[in-house]
Amino acid sequence: DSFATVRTLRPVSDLTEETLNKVRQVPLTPPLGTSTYHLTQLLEEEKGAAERLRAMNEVLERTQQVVARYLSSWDALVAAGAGKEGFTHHPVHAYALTKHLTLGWPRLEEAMNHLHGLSQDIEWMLRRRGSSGITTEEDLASVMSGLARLHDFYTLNLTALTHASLSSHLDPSSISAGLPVTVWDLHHIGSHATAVNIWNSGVDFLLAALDHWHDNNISHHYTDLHSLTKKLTKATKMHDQVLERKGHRSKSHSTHALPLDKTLARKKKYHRQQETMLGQVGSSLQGLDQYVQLCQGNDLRPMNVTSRLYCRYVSNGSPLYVIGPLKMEVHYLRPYVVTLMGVVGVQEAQEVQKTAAVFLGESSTVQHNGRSRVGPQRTSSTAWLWEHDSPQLPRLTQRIEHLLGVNAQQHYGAEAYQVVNYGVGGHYSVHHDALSNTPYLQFHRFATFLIYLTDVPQGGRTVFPWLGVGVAPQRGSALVWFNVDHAGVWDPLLEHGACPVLLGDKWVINKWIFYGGQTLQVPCQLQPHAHVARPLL
Ligand SMILES: O=C(O)CCC(=O)C(=O)O
Ligand SMILES: [Fe+2]
Repeated sequence: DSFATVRTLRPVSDLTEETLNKVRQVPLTPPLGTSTYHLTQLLEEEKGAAERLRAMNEVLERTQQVVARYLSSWDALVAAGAGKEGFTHHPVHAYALTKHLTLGWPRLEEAMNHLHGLSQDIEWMLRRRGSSGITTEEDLASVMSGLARLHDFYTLNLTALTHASLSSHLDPSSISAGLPVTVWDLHHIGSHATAVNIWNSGVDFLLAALDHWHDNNISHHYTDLHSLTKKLTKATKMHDQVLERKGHRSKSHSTHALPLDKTLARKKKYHRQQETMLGQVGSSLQGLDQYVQLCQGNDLRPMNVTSRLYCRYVSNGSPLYVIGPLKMEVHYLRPYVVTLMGVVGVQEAQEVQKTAAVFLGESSTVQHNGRSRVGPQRTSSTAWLWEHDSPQLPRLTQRIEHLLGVNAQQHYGAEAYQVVNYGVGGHYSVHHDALSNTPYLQFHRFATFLIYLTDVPQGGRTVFPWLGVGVAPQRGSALVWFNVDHAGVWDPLLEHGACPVLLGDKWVINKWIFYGGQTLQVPCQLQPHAHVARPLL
């Protein structure tokens, strides 16, 4: 294959398959809310459990009837004096006792035999926690955090929720859930939201719980009115204090933009107009605000940017694509962010998901000190796949090489494939893909090739706060950008985030191309800090 990229001789990465395999052998069991895959597995098993329980219940009911009948026949004997001496001397008593045993006992035996089979089911029930897992308080907490985050980003209509439908600012039309959220639920999700510093959602859920307390139409479990009002008062006060002290948003908290207290809300500092900042990097708060706006579906790019954008067919001169070029959509020119459509087929996408599913573990992020950490900034499950895990992957590598003109071989030119599945409100807050702690340029994540394996009906966009770009996942498409410039220096404009998934199943693949593996492929530029030459222009 004359087009094949020239390989560097030594692997660029010192992360051998052996070390990576260790990571894969001990995946942290993710909280169930962190991936739709695990929630679906759980549902499948729950269907089986419910069937067993229904069968058990029938056996128990039948047994109970037999036992009750047997006992009532015995009680009749007792009432006739079976407890007293000489009972059996009376011929009618002797007949009654014999009949009681002769006819009653076989029925009892039969019932007991059924119970015997039941013990196997009971054993299965008791083993379930250990073998496939049962949701824990931690799982419930992760789902509640997801709901609180969804409300923070998309303003869920909480009244609609109590009437069994989903509606939000993102999509105001109502989608029936068939299940109402009760006052008890609102109360507990609100409390949890305050515990994880999502103060705006906390107050809103608690307020909604109180509003619906007297609403008789809503079925609700008992919720303690006193503890609800107490919680709400405290949350309202804390909300304003946090806003005053820390501002309305950081990566670890959020509040409403205005204080809840009317007097405080009049303060000038809460009414300063913030201008959108594009093409340059502003404060972290500014970045997060623009992240949220983009997640809500806004396009922040000005006309002088959008008017130069275009779509076209590309092949990058590769024989693989000259005959059937791919559609490309340019989202931003400098720096370069593009979508390539139809990189992966429907069936291929499903195969990769299936292969990755068994390796899914809780996602983590790499900190400045190089350690990995699990936290609320990234809630999803990830699986690392090696090229030989599935026949789709070497083909995919080849496509990436042809399209970008890079070396995308695992260890030599790129990291292994990272497959990600999101769950309830699953997201990845604003971050940069090139690791800042890497001492060697060669390990820098030069380019990101982000492949969407699913469509996501609501939420789940990938957004770039400093470019004003937001992209909705589209199955089979790849979003491509370059994280570092020609000197291997971070391009901060490529900070990005994955918006919370509101409705649907989101699966993506990250393929990170190493800077170091591209010595022969990526030509140097005269100006050291020029944006990387764009192969697909
Ligand atoms: O899922 C997405 O849309 C983006 C994911 C991402 O940025 C990452 O995993 O680094
Ligand atoms: Fe990323």
